[in-house]
Amino acid sequence: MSGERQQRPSRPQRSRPAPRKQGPRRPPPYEDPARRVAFEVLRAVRERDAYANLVLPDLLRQRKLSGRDASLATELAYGTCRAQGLLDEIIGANVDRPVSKVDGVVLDCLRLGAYQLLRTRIPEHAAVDSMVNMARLEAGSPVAGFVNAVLRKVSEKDEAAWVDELAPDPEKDAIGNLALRTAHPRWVARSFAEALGDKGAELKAALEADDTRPEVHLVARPGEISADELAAITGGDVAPYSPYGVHLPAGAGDPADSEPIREKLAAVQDEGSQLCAVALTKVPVEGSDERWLDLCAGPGGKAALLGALAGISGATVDAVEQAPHRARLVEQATAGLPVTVHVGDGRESGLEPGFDRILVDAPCSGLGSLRRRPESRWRRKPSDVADLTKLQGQLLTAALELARPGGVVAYVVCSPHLAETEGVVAEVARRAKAEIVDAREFFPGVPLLGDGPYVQLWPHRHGTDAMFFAALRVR
Ligand SMILES: C[S@@+](CC[C@H](N)C(=O)[O-])C[C@H]1O[C@@H](n2cnc3c(N)ncnc32)[C@H](O)[C@@H]1O
Repeated sequence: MSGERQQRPSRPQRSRPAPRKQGPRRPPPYEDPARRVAFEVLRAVRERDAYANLVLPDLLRQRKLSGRDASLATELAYGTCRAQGLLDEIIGANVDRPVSKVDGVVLDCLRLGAYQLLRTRIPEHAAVDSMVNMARLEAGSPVAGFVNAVLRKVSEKDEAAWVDELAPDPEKDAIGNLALRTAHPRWVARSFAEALGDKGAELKAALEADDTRPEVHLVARPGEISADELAAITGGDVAPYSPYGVHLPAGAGDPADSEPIREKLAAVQDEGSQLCAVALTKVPVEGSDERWLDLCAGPGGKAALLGALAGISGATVDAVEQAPHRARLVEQATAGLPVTVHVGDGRESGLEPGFDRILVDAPCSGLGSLRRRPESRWRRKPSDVADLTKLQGQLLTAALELARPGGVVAYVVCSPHLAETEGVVAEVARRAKAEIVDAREFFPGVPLLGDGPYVQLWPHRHGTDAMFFAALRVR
């Protein structure tokens, strides 16, 4: 145990016996398996920079958790990761040192406890006692006393009261206030506001939608199964906009277990991603329409949808991916489809130019899919965006060089950040003298697409990830 953990800055005022160094051991307190799994997810995210949505399913399988235990573990792990910055503000108001100085394991217990107290209906005694037990098991009795004292203080107010106390004055800093209220870093909230061109009601709706757990969307592989059939088999609903989409109900279990996914007739894919891949195939091109390219293909979600559509229309797809392990995932996702996978840098693919349609689904900050990556909003930094825009511009430039005159290039990012979206497209199109086509008509039936020429989807408007789509035609 570190000396740090033994300090008790906000220890309760009652006296306690000093911890015994030797002697009979206290029987281990009861631990419930759901909270143990959630705790281990938090620890993996903090210590190893792990992705919660990769660690959690493995742990659920290893510990054989299902049903209510699995749901509770998921809610606690993802919810705590998502709300981390908000929870840290509140914890910080109840300890006498910066949160960054609190021992990591102790902080995990405090975050998990604060989340239960503030954002679930778990009774106070269960929330506090479970985390006190966890702290005792992990770090010893003195630390358990500290965790108990801090969580008791956190429990004195509800989330709204803490936010009222800690958030900036909304009159002076509306974005900062909304950011804390919806558990977003301020810079992310500001980037949403800039993309929406709005700092009021719609920003609140956007941030609130981004702070809720998303539905799982499936894509029915064209030519193999219809969305109606897939919905009937999985118990889901046909998606409102994508002709291939199905939305699964909350708590539908692990989609990987469903037969259409095991049989590769369907896959998990956000409806916004489906719409972007389909939109590329709808942009009119004159002349040949046989050679399609996906320049950033891993792990292969859009390549598989494009491959299935290409198979129906008699086209073929080349799919480039720089990371070998992700290229293997593209191969698996597109097996049996007219797709050829290449491992390489899309900026220098060596492929013969003359493509009719090209997708550049560029590496991006992922600010548009924060709902699906619970810890990501607290890990990303504004400086990431600057690094990414350079690569995005280079990939789009390379794509325009690989397309034939009259061919189309779709530039897609899962981010609404203006530097990654309009900034990249306007600059590259100007230099390459490419025509920016109004993309809205390639999203038929999708409402609230603004003034064009770009399409920006939003969770609060469309129930999709915040995908950006631009269509460019090579002159
Ligand atoms: C946003 S993801 C693409 C998602 C994919 N289209 C799908 O739907 O599954 C971007 C991908 O680009 C890859 N990538 C990054 N830099 C690249 C480069 N220079 N050339 C090709 N691929 C690159 C990343 O490894 C990542 O797999």
